[in-house]
Amino acid sequence: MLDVTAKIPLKDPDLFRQANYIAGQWVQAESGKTIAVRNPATGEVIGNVPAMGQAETRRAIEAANAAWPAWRAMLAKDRAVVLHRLAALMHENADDLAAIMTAEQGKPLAEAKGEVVYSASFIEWFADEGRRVYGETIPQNAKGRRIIVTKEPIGVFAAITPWNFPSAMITRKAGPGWAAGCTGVIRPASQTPFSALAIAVLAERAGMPTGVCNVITGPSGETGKELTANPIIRKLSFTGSTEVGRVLLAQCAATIKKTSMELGGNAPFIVFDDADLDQAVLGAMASKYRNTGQTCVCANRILVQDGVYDAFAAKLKAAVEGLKVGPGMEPGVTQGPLINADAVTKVEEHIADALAKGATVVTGGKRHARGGNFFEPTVLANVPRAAKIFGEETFGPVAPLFRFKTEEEAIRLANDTEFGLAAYFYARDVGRIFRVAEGLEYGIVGINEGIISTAEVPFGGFKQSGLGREGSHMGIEEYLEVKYLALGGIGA
Ligand SMILES: NC(=O)c1ccc[n+]([C@@H]2O[C@H](COP(=O)([O-])OP(=O)(O)OC[C@H]3O[C@@H](n4cnc5c(N)ncnc54)[C@H](O)[C@@H]3O)[C@@H](O)[C@H]2O)c1
Ligand SMILES: O=C[C@H](O)CS(=O)(=O)O
Repeated sequence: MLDVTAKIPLKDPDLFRQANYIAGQWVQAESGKTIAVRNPATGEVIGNVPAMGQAETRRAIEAANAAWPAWRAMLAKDRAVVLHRLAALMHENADDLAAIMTAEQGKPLAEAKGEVVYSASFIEWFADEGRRVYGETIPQNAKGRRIIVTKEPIGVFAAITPWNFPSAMITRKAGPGWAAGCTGVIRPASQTPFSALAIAVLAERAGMPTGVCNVITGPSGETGKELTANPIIRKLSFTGSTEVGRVLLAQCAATIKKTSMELGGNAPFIVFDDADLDQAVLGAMASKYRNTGQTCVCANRILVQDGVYDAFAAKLKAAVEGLKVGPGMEPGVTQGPLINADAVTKVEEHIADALAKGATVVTGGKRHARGGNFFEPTVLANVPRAAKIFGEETFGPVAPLFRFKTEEEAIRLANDTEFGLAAYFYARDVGRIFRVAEGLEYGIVGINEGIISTAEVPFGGFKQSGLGREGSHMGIEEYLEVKYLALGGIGA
């Protein structure tokens, strides 16, 4: 065990757990094996987590199943009390939760704190949505009959989450699951397990009954196989790449699980001639460079209309050159490191490919002088449609500018991808705003807005960006079964 106090300054070091939480116990893997977790800013190991296998995953599932009857039998308002206590504890411990997140994920401390608040907002929102799981009555189709529709918790859920938002991607799943009366097993990414384990510590302190929340870490193959094959799991909620989502969907087919898939994106960010350019630059900065470009809804392709192309490029260059790259713990830093060396290589490859096909560097374009996983915030101009960056998610701090002439061309280019998560555009003309909004094949459209995520809205994608919605009143439906009661013998 590493002494965390030497690595991460925490007011409450007990929040940092190098163990898993199963059936209310903090445990190690039967094999004794562990996975080292590194700080992406320094490469140093900040701690180790158990490398659980199939047997321990099964134990976690069985613990959740054992806890289910009592949790579902609780009144929704009593579950809400526990969930609001959890959210309050997240707020009280936000400084520590943010420090843990920055240490394992790399994002600047202020952004990490923002994510903790955002993460708690899903618990708060769904605590109350759980009290509004309404059924319906349907006018009788025959004399003497009544038709009633109710909704029930689906059962035990599994949540498999990525490293880019180590806290919020968990609560966006577990929040509605717990509020609906389900119990679950959470399996966070191996790069960022400590934020998830800290949530389990707080859930325990909030009085969540044993077995309602289980958190396991371990190789994705072994844990994933059990979570997708075990018939006790009735719902899998996954956030991650489209490639892995496809594999998990296939694995879930054997036991016909309900699934939610929050997958990859390739967001277009369109700037029309009539846009407010200063606002468009602010929106592009927020959308593109948040989390160093490692966000599923990050602008991946910036499409700029001919008439404002040069002016927009100049303004964006100036804004990007104002970003400060460095370790997330350092004051004033706005761009942390990429998650690992592979991510840096991918960004480099996308830039090299674009340059080889005729693009030019406006600013940045290479590894940062700080070394390691740091990369210069980059803007590329004159990027051709044939560049890899047009078709693939870069997941890094690169803004490639593409030129277009007409509204039709912009919509066609924007939709020319198998992804359909988020899109953004800046325009003033009302007719254009409606035409473009309706023409975009995306689940989320930011219009004169670069930041679109909040607990109140339905978050999810069209096409190969996923299935289902998280957040809003729709998010809880993913954890419910619908039951129709045909009641006869009434008389009238
Ligand atoms: N749509 C959304 O809401 C959303 C949100 C965040 C991230 N993402 C996407 O996630 C990707 C980046 O995250 P990532 O690199 O962690 O994605 P990833 O698909 O590689 O991994 C996601 C999670 O799945 C696990 N995993 C990988 N293979 C598995 C398997 N065979 N069985 C079970 N689990 C497995 C990983 O360990 C991780 O916990 C990007 O494509 C991004 O767009 C989407
Ligand atoms: O990475 C994608 C996320 O969904 C992050 S956020 O919800 O937009 O903050």
